[in-house]
Amino acid sequence: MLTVQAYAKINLALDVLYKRPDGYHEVAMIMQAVNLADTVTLTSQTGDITLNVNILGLPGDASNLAYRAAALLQEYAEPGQGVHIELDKQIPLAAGLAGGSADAAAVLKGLNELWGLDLSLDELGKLAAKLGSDVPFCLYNGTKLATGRGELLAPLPALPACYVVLAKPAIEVPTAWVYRQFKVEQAGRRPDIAAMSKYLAEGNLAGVAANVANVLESVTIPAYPEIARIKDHMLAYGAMAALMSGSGPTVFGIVGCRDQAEAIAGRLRDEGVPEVFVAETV
Ligand SMILES: C[C@](O)(CO)[C@H](O)COP(=O)(O)OP(=O)(O)OC[C@H]1O[C@@H](n2ccc(N)nc2=O)[C@H](O)[C@@H]1O
Ligand SMILES: Nc1ncnc2c1ncn2[C@@H]1O[C@H](COP(=O)(O)OP(=O)(O)OP(=O)(O)O)[C@@H](O)[C@H]1O
Repeated sequence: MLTVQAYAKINLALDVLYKRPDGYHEVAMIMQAVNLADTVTLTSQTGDITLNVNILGLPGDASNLAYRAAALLQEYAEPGQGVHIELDKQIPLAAGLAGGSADAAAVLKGLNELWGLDLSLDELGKLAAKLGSDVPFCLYNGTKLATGRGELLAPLPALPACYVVLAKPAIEVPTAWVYRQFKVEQAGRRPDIAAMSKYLAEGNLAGVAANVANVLESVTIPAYPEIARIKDHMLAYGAMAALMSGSGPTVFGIVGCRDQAEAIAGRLRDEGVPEVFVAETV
């Protein structure tokens, strides 16, 4: 039996450059792993892949990304090798936090070890990209520049120590819908990836905070103004920065100390935001 933590991500910067002939969008993103995590427990068994999830609304069948990751890796295993997967979900669904991608990456990493497959991280990265654009990042975690459709990763200096308040309103946003609606000419403020990389290299948290930007806000926020309200409140309560993560709807706030992060989280909960977490970077 093996237990793996599957960490959520936030996008400190998200720029969309153009739509590609294959239907995906070329992106440039700065991604950061945070310690809000699902717990994935893998138990080797003969034959089948079986999956049990601790919440309603997420099937344990072949539509689950964790199941699909195991099925992909089965092609490299001894015939008859199966696994039982227990998913303890803590990351909200369809939230912009890559919860499903994180589970898939955790299964790839864990089964590689449990089944003794000896695939390199690079080989796992190629399989990860088949499962989804965010899955390769979830294998590596840390702070990364992601390009291509999100699967090409380059290391960046770690985000200076800070706390991240995550607030998800009661909305689920399908990523494909957001990309479909996106128009470059309506993107609004675009992130300056070079400036943010420089601030990361300097360990300048204030510089990073001043430069967070996500062009997908131009689609999701007009459809769900609640996101703008949460951002405004996070800033009013003292966050150094507040931004929508990924395709939304979760808003993250960057905060220097734990007491202040807990205070901001408490006020958002009091206002009725249903899912609020305080996390640290991974
Ligand atoms: C919004 C982000 O989470 C930011 O990190 C990612 O860009 C999305 O990553 P993801 O959920 O792993 O996305 P995928 O599962 O690969 O794709 C879901 C859908 O989003 C759209 N999609 C995704 C990534 C990308 N670079 N361009 C796209 O147009 C495609 O329509 C695709 O069918
Ligand atoms: N293990 C899983 N955990 C969560 N969602 C899953 C999983 N497997 C499949 N899904 C499907 O994927 C959809 C979106 O999943 P996820 O929670 O990863 O979205 P997200 O947080 O918006 O991710 P991203 O930031 O990568 O777009 C869910 O609505 C669900 O139907």
